[in-house]
Amino acid sequence: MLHVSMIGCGAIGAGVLELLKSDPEVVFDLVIVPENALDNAGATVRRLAPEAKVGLGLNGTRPDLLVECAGHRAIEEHIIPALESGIACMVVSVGALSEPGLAERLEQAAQRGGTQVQLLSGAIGAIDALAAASIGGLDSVVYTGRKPAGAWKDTPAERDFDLDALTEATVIFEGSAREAARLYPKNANVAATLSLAGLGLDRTQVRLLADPDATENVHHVEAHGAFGGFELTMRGKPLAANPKTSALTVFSVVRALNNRAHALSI
Ligand SMILES: NC(=O)C1=CN([C@@H]2O[C@H](COP(=O)(O)OP(=O)(O)OC[C@H]3O[C@@H](n4cnc5c(N)ncnc54)[C@H](OP(=O)(O)O)[C@@H]3O)[C@@H](O)[C@H]2O)C=CC1
Ligand SMILES: O=C([O-])CC(=O)C(=O)O
Repeated sequence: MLHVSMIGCGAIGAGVLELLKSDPEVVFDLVIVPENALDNAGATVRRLAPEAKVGLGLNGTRPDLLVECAGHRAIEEHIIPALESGIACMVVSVGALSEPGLAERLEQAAQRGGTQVQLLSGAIGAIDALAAASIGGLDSVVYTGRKPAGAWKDTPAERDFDLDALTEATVIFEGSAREAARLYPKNANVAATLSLAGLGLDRTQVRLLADPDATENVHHVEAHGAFGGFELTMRGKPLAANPKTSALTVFSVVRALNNRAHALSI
């Protein structure tokens, strides 16, 4: 039985609790949220994981695993201290590692704690193939992310474009994965994940599009190197609770937890 604490109880967190509510091998003891979210999270947790507590931090408790489903700030706030104290962690807000030095600090914290932090694949596939390909050497990795125009609300794209008036797919960002993840912390985690598995945050090329006709979050990757090449297109269904986030992200967290908790892992 795996005792898990989870950070965040929004679209992903609630989706994870829902899918694992009948799994006796994965037990949620604590859900961590900011003070303003305590009431909402309390209602969700009472419904989906009635044995779990809701709180502002680990407060000295030691789960087998701490899983982050919250946002970039949670890495600094909760994951680094947990790793330092020897608690294994999983991270879905991989774009946080676009901040210079944070990837190294995470690694050092895990080393000091004698534990490991796992970056989850989230809304994208083929991370295994890309990470293996990078061993042989990669020449180029190009990522194009296309989301419905509404998914870019409350982002810098809203300042530069009239999202409601777009009549065709429009490039709202072109540059490095590091810059994409920094500017679009809720929309470009995939760009960071592909970079960390592949060519790095500064050499992975990214294009982001707002598409008024799109109903899916479409992720396209083209990679070339010593291994040969691959092209991947994922058509992710957005979550009703947060149209910026694809449903596969929830399934990826559940898969990772299942792999830790169950005897057979795939
Ligand atoms: N790797 C990937 O492919 C993907 C990664 N993501 C990442 O996952 C994150 C969560 O996504 P989603 O569930 O859709 O977002 P939501 O906004 O629906 O939920 C986020 C939840 O986390 C809480 N939260 C925010 N900051 C903190 C913090 N510092 N400590 C504790 N809790 C916190 C929020 O509380 P409050 O309501 O008070 O803000 C809310 O409960 C995204 O921000 C993104 O970084 C998302 C999609 C894909
Ligand atoms: O969920 C998605 O489709 C991808 C996403 O938001 C991200 O990369 O941050």
